[in-house]
Order: sequence, then structure tokens, then C-alpha cells
Amino acid sequence: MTKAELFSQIKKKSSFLCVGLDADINKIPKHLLKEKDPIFSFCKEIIEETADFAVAYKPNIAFFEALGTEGWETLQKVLELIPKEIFTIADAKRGDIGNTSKLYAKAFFEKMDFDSVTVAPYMGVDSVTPFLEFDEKWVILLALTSNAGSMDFQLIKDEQGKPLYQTVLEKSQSWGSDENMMYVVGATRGELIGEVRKVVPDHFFLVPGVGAQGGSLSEVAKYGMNSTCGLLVNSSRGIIYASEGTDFAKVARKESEKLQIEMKDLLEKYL
Ligand SMILES: O=C(O)c1cc(=O)[nH]c(=O)n1[C@@H]1O[C@H](COP(=O)(O)O)[C@@H](O)[C@H]1O
Repeated sequence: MTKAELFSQIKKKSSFLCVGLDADINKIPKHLLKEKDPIFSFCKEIIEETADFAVAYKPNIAFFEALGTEGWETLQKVLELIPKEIFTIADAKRGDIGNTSKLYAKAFFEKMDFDSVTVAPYMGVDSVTPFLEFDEKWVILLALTSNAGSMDFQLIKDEQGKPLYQTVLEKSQSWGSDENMMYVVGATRGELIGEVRKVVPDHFFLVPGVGAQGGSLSEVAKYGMNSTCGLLVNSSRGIIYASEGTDFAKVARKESEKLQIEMKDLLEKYL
């Protein structure tokens, strides 16, 4: 998918919502456990009910991988369910020496037809560029993550006072462009999102951390929105586990609609 197509979908739906498919067999409603493939049934109902409000889906690969071969098959079936105009993110956080990254890229972009994959920058240029060699496919590079451990490395300052995440942003801009690279910036980072935006004015950000992790959607938009929106805001647990009952998908619909309504106002305010 191109950046123009993504932006056009954001305008059409008045939404920059990414629904996170962190489909945990221990958390999905119990009545689904009698189904042949409970995770598939769960994701199917979630996708059917939230697709009106979502511009992206982010299956978290760990939740599928943990189920072994069957989990990979489920992931493939779930991916095929997602309407073609909706952006798909393989949240796999990959990155290795070049020839290995090349095969990770093939797995997610050719074997499975994801639009994008999350990649860790730690191993540097040759671990990331193999993912950038596919037309209309995207790398979403970890920059400033939402978790407490992001302090351990990402916020360490060099002698000039520049935090490591900023070096990642600066250096990686020559690896790709705003047409094939996005950055992960956690919603829990408040005004630091504005600092990231100063370094990368045009790139899209994938922003997890709204909902269960307590990030503020209005702060994200205030500090992060640019002229093509530039934001995909993810919520996983806050949507998909909003109810444990048989009404889980309907409740997920309501939760995603609530976020979409808020997003519509923010788009009108800042775009
Ligand atoms: O790359 C990610 O998606 C990610 C980066 C980050 O900094 N923080 C973060 O929470 N995530 C992912 O975003 C999702 C957040 O889920 P919820 O907290 O349930 O909304 C999970 O799938 C995380 O793996």
C-alpha cells in the first residue's frame, strides 16, 4: 500500500485507528474454546465488527507463533480476512544480519502478504534495508517504545546530550523514505512525541499504548499529527478484551467507534 492510499483511507473513514490483534488463547471469551480454531473465530468476529472504524490491523505475531504450526496457519487465514484496503502490520519486531533479514522479509511480504513489519534498529543498516526492497511494503522501525524498559537504552544521551532514539531517527532516514518507513513511537511518551516529530516531520508513526497502557490520544494528536495525519494509533486489549462475554465483538465495535469519533474531532482540529 502507498502512503497516498493510506492517507486517503484515513480521510474516508475519519479514523487513524489500528486495531491490535493480540489474540491470547487464555484471554478470549470461553465460549469460543469449543470452536475448531478459537483464535481464528475470535479474530474473525473482531475484524467483522471493527473494520468500519479501523484503517489498520496489527496481528501480534507472538500470540500466533506461541501456538506452533497451527498458529501460523491461523495467522495466514486471519490475514486473508482483512479487507484489502486496510493496512496490515506484522508485529514481529525482527532484524538480523542481512541474509537472515532478507528471509524474514520474504516470510512476511511474499509468503504472507503483509503491508508492513515492525523491525528493531539495533543491528543497524544491513539488518533493516533487506525489508525495504519490496514495492509498496513498509518497515516500521522501533524508535521510542511505550514500555518502561525504553529508558534502558533509547533515552540514554550521548556527550552532546542527544538521546539514542534520536540518533536512530536521524541515521535511519537515509535507509528509506517516508514512502516505505514508519517509526514506532509510544503513546505513553507525551510531549516527547513532539520531539520525534521535529526530527521526522513527514513519516508516519505507529503509536501503541493508548487504552490498556494509559497513553492519551489527544496528546498523541497534538504532538504527532502532520499534514497527512502521520499517525496510526493502536489499541489492542482496550478493544478486543473490552468484554469477556458472547457480546465481545459488539463491545469491541463500540470501543473502536468511540476512538474513531475522538479521532474524527482530532483530524478536524489538527489536519
Ligand atoms: O511495536 C509495537 O506494536 C509496540 C511497541 C511499543 O513500544 N509498545 C507496544 O505496546 N507495542 C505493541 O502494541 C500492542 C499494545 O497492546 P495494548 O497495550 O493491549 O493496547 C502490543 O501488541 C505490543 O506488543
